[in-house]
Amino acid sequence: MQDNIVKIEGLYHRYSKDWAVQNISFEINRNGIVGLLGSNGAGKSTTMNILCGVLSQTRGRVLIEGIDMREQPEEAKKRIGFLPQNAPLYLEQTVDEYLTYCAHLRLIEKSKIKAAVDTVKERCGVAHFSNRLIGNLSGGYRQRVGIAQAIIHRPLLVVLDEPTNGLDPNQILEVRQLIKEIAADRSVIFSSHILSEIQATCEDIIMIEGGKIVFKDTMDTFNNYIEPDSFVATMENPPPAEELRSIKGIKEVTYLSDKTVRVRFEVAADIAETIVETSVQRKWRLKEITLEKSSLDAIFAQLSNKTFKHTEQK
Ligand SMILES: Nc1ncnc2c1ncn2[C@@H]1O[C@H](COP(=O)(O)OP(=O)(O)OP(=O)(O)O)[C@@H](O)[C@H]1O
Repeated sequence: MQDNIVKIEGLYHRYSKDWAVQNISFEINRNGIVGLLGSNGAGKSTTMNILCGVLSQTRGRVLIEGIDMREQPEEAKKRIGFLPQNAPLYLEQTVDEYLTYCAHLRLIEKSKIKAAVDTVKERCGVAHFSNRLIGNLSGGYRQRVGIAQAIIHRPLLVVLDEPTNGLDPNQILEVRQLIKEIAADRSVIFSSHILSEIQATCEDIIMIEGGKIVFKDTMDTFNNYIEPDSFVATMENPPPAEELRSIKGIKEVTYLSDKTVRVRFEVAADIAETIVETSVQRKWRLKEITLEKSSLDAIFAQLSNKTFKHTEQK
């Protein structure tokens, strides 16, 4: 039987008195992107640092392709590429110098280093900046170099801790695309505190809060499981906010423009149908209505209400 790419069993960690993570267990068995979603302080970096052998857990096991990170750290680490939250870049080195240095650190044979550096530069779209100092690159290109160092030794698992944090919207799209490309032939774990970021990038999701896993499944299951609690509607002839607010089940009404409104409602309310019917009766001339999923806090509350049954069944 083939080993899992990653198997984490009953991971606990405390820095001092309090547990930073508790009873974290999951497996990854295929290529593609797994999103690790959680708010600030949820335990994402702690989990990733332990997974990559940068931090030693208080309790539990990390196996990479069946190799125990504690017992054989060198062998396990060969299989992992890591881009921590603060990318380990040397700003005073050129892209070539830095990636060559990383190739040495990764114990790539001397005769193969140049080819390895050229390959990752091409793959990550930084070849035209080979001789540029990293300190003179934009945030998006620095992240590309960070990703290049993480894949230079062709690991089967790449761990990226909030790789799109601090980037502008265009850079985010480009880095997301790059991550999708590198996940075609390996497994990637990608953390973020932004739900839309995980939804746009990942096939599977692990949600962590207060150091514990509160959900793990495919992104599709997550999207079906979490019920919408707001919608954005565009109307030719929209009513005043008070009129919408008076409809049973509606909690909050915010006009985004003259004709477009965001409405938050009670999850149980069958609100979309009510709005469509009322719009016809009152001639609001509804053009478009899009249901939205909640903020991370609201999702966490929804999951708490469901007493994490889903996770427990897994
Ligand atoms: N070096 C440390 N010493 C003590 N406590 C720490 C340390 N690093 C993290 N913690 C605590 O452990 C918990 C988990 O932190 P962690 O950094 O893993 O969360 P995170 O989900 O990655 O959050 P962020 O996105 O803000 O980095 C938090 O309560 C945090 O304050």
